[in-house]
Amino acid sequence: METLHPDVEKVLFTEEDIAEIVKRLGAKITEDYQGKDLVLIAVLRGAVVFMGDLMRAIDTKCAIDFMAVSSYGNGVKSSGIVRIIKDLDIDINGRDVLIVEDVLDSGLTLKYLMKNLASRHPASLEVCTFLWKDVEGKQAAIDPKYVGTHCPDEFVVGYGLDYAERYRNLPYVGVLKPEVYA
Ligand SMILES: O=P(O)(O)OC[C@H]1O[C@H](OP(=O)(O)OP(=O)(O)O)[C@H](O)[C@@H]1O
Ligand SMILES: Nc1nc2[nH]cnc2c(=O)[nH]1
Ligand SMILES: [Mg+2]
Repeated sequence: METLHPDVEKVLFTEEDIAEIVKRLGAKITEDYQGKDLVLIAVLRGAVVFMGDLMRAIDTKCAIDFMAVSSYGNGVKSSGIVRIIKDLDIDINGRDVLIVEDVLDSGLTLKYLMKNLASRHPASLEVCTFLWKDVEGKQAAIDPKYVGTHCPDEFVVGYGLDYAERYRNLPYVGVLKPEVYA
């Protein structure tokens, strides 16, 4: 058992759960992208931990790049406005792009990114999200090709996910105690 951070109420996915999920996703992506021109694009900052693990679980030729967008600021609710803070450095025209995300929640971030990246004419464009809060009626229509695990509709932290820029370094995914938000 990991020692639990004092602000964490419960752990939803342990380090062991995460390792198993990443291994499975990496193997499937390796199989699907044989002979392709794979570019992994992680969405900073939340996806950075998942990206680090996932890329090492992929055993086929791939490039990596990063985009930084933000819509949550320091809160637990999306502002509804997605801002690009850092754009790609590489050209994705004609390449097989896989967006790597930590969590698909309202879907606003990915809806914006899919449209933005599609306009650059990749050969293919898919999504790999570690967590999917697939709550009925809540989400913009996004159909992620690779999903680590379904996630309850709670605000989660750890494994890259923050609350007010904290807790990204927790090695597990958990829910904070209510008094932390007070
Ligand atoms: O599906 P959505 O409702 O759009 O939410 C998902 C996005 O929200 C978080 O990012 P955030 O904007 O908080 O920035 P961060 O990655 O820097 O934490 C998370 O990392 C996803 O990118
Ligand atoms: N940290 C964090 N960021 C999010 N962005 C969208 N949903 C979430 C969530 O549950 N946790
Ligand atoms: Mg993010």
